[in-house]
Amino acid sequence: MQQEIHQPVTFTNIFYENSDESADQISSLVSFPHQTCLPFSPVRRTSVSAESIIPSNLTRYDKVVIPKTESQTNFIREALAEIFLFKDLDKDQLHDVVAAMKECPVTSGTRVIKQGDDGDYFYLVQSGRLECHIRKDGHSKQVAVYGSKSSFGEVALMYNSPRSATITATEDTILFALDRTTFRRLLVNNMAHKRITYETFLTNIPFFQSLSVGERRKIADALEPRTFDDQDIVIAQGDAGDYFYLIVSGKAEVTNSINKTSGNTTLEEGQYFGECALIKDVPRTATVIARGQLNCAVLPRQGFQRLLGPLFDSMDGRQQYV
Ligand SMILES: Nc1ncnc2c1ncn2[C@@H]1O[C@@H]2COP(=O)(O)O[C@H]2[C@H]1O
Repeated sequence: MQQEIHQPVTFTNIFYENSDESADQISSLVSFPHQTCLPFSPVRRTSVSAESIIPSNLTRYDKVVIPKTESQTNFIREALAEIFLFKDLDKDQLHDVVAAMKECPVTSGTRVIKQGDDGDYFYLVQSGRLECHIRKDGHSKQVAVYGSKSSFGEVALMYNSPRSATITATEDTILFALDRTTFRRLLVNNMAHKRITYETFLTNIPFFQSLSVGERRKIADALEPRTFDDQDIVIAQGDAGDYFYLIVSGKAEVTNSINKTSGNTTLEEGQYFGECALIKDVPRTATVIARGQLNCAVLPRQGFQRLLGPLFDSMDGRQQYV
């Protein structure tokens, strides 16, 4: 019996394999193929042949909003938090994903996805059981079993490829389905959009201007968004250092309870903090608190050391706060 999986390995592998691709390759992810009707479809669609989403027209779309109960919303939020695919989405984007998900009950025996078809929905399992089979050289092999909080159907939507497997409910099952357009707008374009947004952002910060385009691109790909509300403690003095922070918008106040003579410092858009503990491998040397809503781009410790460590070493500690 296969183990239940929450995140198909396939996407994770493809995502990382593609993580070094050029901007041209990334933008090739954002055109649509033609699509035919499928045996199972939560809201039958006609055609996607006219669809074209590129970063420049991201603002022209109708948001899909499907009413749901509080417990459905909570379930989807909790499930998405465990799925790698959604980890780079900010609060607003996650809100849009949750709003667009549609509940789809299917009876045991329903074929939800057929290998070779075009993709129209991404699925999250609320309850029930499904089996995933891949047919190759005339033989069908079971490769996965999905249960509550599992997800599937992302590959065809991400890469405009045919469905890579057949997925059939083996119990009465409740799914949440996310339509292709919303999926691509929020997830695929997010990859291209994220790179462009962060590359532009980095180019405008003097500190990063000495880097090559390629170096800035690698940093842009590794950055992750983090949003903090007013008064949130972003970094607590004494904690272990895990992230480097760049302020995309908003303000943060740095306080050092040991060295009070240095007073508080307010950091703004384009400034950074959190580098000291990562460079010196020491606990956080100050506390950083959000003043109003604070949007940051963060680099995890490993990425920071690989991509920015040498740069900071050569700067001899120009800005050392936390
Ligand atoms: N080897 C596998 N292990 C787990 N899930 C898979 C495997 N191959 C395909 N899938 C899932 O099955 C889905 C079939 O539709 P997609 O190709 O859109 O996305 C696919 C993945 O979500």
